[in-house]
Amino acid sequence: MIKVEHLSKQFDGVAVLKDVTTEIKTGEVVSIIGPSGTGKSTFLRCLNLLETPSGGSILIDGVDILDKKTDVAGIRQKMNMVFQSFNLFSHLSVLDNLTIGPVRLKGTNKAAARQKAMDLLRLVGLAEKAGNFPDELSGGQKQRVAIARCLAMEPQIILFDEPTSALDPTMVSEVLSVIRRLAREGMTMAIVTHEMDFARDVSNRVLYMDEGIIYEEGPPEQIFENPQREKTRAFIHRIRSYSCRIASPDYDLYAMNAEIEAFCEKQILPKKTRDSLLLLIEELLQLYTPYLSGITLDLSIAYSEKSGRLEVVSESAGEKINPLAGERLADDDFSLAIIRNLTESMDYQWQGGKNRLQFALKK
Ligand SMILES: Nc1ncnc2c1ncn2[C@@H]1O[C@H](COP(=O)(O)OP(=O)(O)OP(=O)(O)O)[C@@H](O)[C@H]1O
Repeated sequence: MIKVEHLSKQFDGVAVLKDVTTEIKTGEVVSIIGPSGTGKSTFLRCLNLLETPSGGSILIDGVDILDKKTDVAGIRQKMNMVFQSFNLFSHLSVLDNLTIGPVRLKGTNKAAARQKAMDLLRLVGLAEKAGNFPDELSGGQKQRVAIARCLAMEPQIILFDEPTSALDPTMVSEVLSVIRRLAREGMTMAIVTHEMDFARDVSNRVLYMDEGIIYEEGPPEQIFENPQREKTRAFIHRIRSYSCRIASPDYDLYAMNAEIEAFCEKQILPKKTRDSLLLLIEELLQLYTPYLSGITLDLSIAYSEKSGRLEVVSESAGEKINPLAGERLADDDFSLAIIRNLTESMDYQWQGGKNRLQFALKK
């Protein structure tokens, strides 16, 4: 139905969409997820020409809508959009909000438009509010009216731009339930959302966007349970990380510890976890002491908000060194015993010319 090829968009010379290629088929529900500011809304707004793309093509049923002769109003009817901020006409009643489009833009007669509007208000559970004005409704009710108004134009696809972001948490589920119902009824939809559980169970396909490209796409089981690429994994598992480089034996241990403490505080980690982490790093560096004059050590800490897992990874290039098993290690090394006690797993690998040691802290 929609084929997007090499789509790009720049604002004042800054590339927000770099090279987006994808397809949305009839009946599909596609969720678009990713970190803030990566171009998700811009992508959606380009699809129905609220933004003019800088390059690439958008084909709808084989017709290139970037062609100058395109009927833009017609495109927006076909691909109607539901906005974060509802965009209802505040001076019109709920019913009139639903009929104005079909009457003015599609030439539907008033009685038929009212009939249809009432059916749609029933569908979203708001027939009772037909005579009210938008200001008399809650946020969740306004958004359900906005969805009904969108449906009144009989679009072939609905584009949802963060439909629940402006709502109180208590009102999110009433809006998501309506969207779920539309999905069950076979409506084609593209949904930019930060509601991960919703994206997982409503979509046929998920696009993970990062820095202006579709970094990974796949069925929800892949993206949410088994993401294939690193940034997707970090996003899905809400991994927060800290890293530093130790380039000589005279590194500033106090500054590094202070940064690690600040990182732990930001992640609201319990004091016990923070102390274990600091001890693990201290003992690890103790094992590395004999080597530090000849190597550069990259140390990183990754904390998954979702699973609560805390990992420490150290990497060094150059000669093959495993301080957990090196010749310079005494059999009963005290540091190694402490590290074993603090961790639930430790693993050494020699990968691409690099030594990589990975530890998972006990919970
Ligand atoms: N009209 C505009 N003029 C200039 N810059 C813009 C415009 N619209 C968006 N941007 C910039 O483009 C970038 C991407 O914005 P966009 O809203 O598409 O991101 P997003 O992934 O939807 O983010 P969020 O999840 O926070 O809504 C941002 O840096 C934003 O400031």
